[in-house]
Amino acid sequence: MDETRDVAPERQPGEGEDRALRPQQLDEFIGQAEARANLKVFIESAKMRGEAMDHTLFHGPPGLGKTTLAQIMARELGVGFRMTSGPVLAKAGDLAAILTNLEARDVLFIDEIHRLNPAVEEVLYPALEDFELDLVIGEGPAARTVRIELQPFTLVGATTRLGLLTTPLRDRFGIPTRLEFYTVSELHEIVTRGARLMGAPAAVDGAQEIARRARGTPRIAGRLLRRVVDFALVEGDGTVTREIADRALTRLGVDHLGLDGADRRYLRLVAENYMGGPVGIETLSAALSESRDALEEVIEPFLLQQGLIQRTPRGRMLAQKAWTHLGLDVPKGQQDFFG
Ligand SMILES: Nc1ncnc2c1ncn2[C@@H]1O[C@H](COP(=O)(O)OP(=O)(O)OP(=O)(O)O)[C@@H](O)[C@H]1O
Ligand SMILES: [Mg+2]
Repeated sequence: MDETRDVAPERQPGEGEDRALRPQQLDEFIGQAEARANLKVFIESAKMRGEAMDHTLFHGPPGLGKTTLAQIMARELGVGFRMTSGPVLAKAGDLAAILTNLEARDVLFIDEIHRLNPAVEEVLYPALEDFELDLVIGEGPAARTVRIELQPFTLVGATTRLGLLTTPLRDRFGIPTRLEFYTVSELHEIVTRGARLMGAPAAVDGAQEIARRARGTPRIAGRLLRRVVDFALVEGDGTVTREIADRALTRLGVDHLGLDGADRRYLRLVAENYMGGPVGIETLSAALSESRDALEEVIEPFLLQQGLIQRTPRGRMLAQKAWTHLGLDVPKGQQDFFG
């Protein structure tokens, strides 16, 4: 994927996640009302019982707040926070080293948990269920298994690809939580709060313009805000107005729906080369030189949520709204489809 996309929801190289902008408490966290309300109850209950909170899985597209919520959970529970990720845990021993160092009720956060090595995942099962580790020590005839008792802990897993999780792993999470794209009004609040923390005055309609074009994603809202503030300082009087925001975002190639060049390239390809589809994901991946994962994880979720494309058993199809957005007429064969 083009690393310089301003609306890429993934964290980009060299981009510090703004610590100052990251909400620290559940009450400061905007949006995800349902998930937040449930977490509040489960956190409170775990504290009353004095037990480790149940294992929790956050899933959903990049940049919606999975890591942020995991950190907030540990803080609200008043316990330690350890962070690692699926691809980093190469051997069973790597996981064992972390697990044996956890203190009672700590939160262990495993990012990209769908990318755990199967050998590591095997070790995780008894750890999650019985807080026990079965480790094989030595090799060959001298090998023996030792059982190690662990402190009770809470695993918080995060994934952008729920479908890639094995069923046994998935079933061990007592609290599976799906994060949704944010509404424009939630993003408006996030942008307003971000501007205040950055000390940049933002007009209501300026914040609104950024919110509308942030692809339902707080990470993108934060990034676009920083770019618009740059333009406001250099080309305006420092205030984030609607006009400055519009000019900056248009210059960055972010259109009125928040789509960028990569999104439009996807839509145009399906429209112009495949008459609007259906077209298979592998074909699209080859034609766009993007990995299938990148298309499925990053580009498509928002296009689907916006009703620009549809997934059918025979492949992807453009919806009426996409033709309109591209300024193209729906081809004759497709008109019946939309009735
Ligand atoms: N509800 C929110 N309010 C304000 N800012 C938020 C909110 N959720 C996320 N953010 C900000 O958005 C950015 C991305 O959040 P986070 O890193 O938690 O996303 P993620 O879901 O873990 O992404 P990834 O899948 O790429 O790991 C952070 O800078 C965070 O401060
Ligand atoms: Mg994350």
